[in-house]
Amino acid sequence: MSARDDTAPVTLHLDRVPGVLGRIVHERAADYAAADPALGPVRARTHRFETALRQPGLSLIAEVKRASPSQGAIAPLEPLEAARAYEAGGARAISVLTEPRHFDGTAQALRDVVGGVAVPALRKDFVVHPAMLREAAEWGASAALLMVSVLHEATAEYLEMAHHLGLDALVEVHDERELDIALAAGAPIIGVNNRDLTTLHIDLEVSPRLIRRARDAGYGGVLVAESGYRTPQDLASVRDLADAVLVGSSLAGSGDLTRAARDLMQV
Ligand SMILES: O=P(O)(O)OC[C@@H](O)[C@@H](O)c1c[nH]c2ccccc12
Repeated sequence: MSARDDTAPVTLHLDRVPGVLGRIVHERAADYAAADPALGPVRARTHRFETALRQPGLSLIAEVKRASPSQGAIAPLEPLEAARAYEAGGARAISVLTEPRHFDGTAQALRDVVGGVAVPALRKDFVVHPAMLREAAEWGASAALLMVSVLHEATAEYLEMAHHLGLDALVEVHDERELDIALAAGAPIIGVNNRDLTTLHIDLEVSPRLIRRARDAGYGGVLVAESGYRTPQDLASVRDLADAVLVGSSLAGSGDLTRAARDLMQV
């Protein structure tokens, strides 16, 4: 047992979360309302996800994404088959959606991917309860997504919980204010989402802008550019800035995931 298990879980203020994102996080909070927040014993951190992204050159995190609120159905991917295809195409990590209603994700998808590929897996969900992190660890994920737009000032506490469980965390931001929260929380891995999840609007200028801001502030952690990348040209603005890029829809909907991953990264 550690000090964490004696502490009441921090309260989230989900009523402040607007738009599509607000609806999803309320649903997820209801799903986990009765779940046990205890994390259990401390697990050793392997830093597998972080290490994968720190390899030289721009690392690809390829996402198993069957559907999304912006596009509806994308492709009826079989998760393990898709993850293996991404791995063959050079992906250094796999992101697996586990949100069931809007992204057609499942826990089994993540477990299958963890059991069947050599690269680390990220649990991609709307984490609003400690049990979601405990599950991620139990299912074998190497990392979990934490969204500052949802967690706000609780970000540091959720980061600490992820680390307690041996998980790396991808701490996601979309504007300057959120970036400053992630930096203050000491997040070792920060993702900049080009998509505003409250409106679903994509702006590829967001990642380079916030990544520069983080570097200018002396940030030495891992920086990930997320969402909206379809062509090698799209990646030009982050190629020499970001450590990694997170890509879902354009790969998932391509029909040939290995080729699409190679073509996008130009390898
Ligand atoms: O499909 P795209 O545009 O390549 O984006 C992938 C990924 O960045 C996106 O799925 C994502 C980023 N942050 C999220 C938070 C929740 C759900 C999904 C996401």
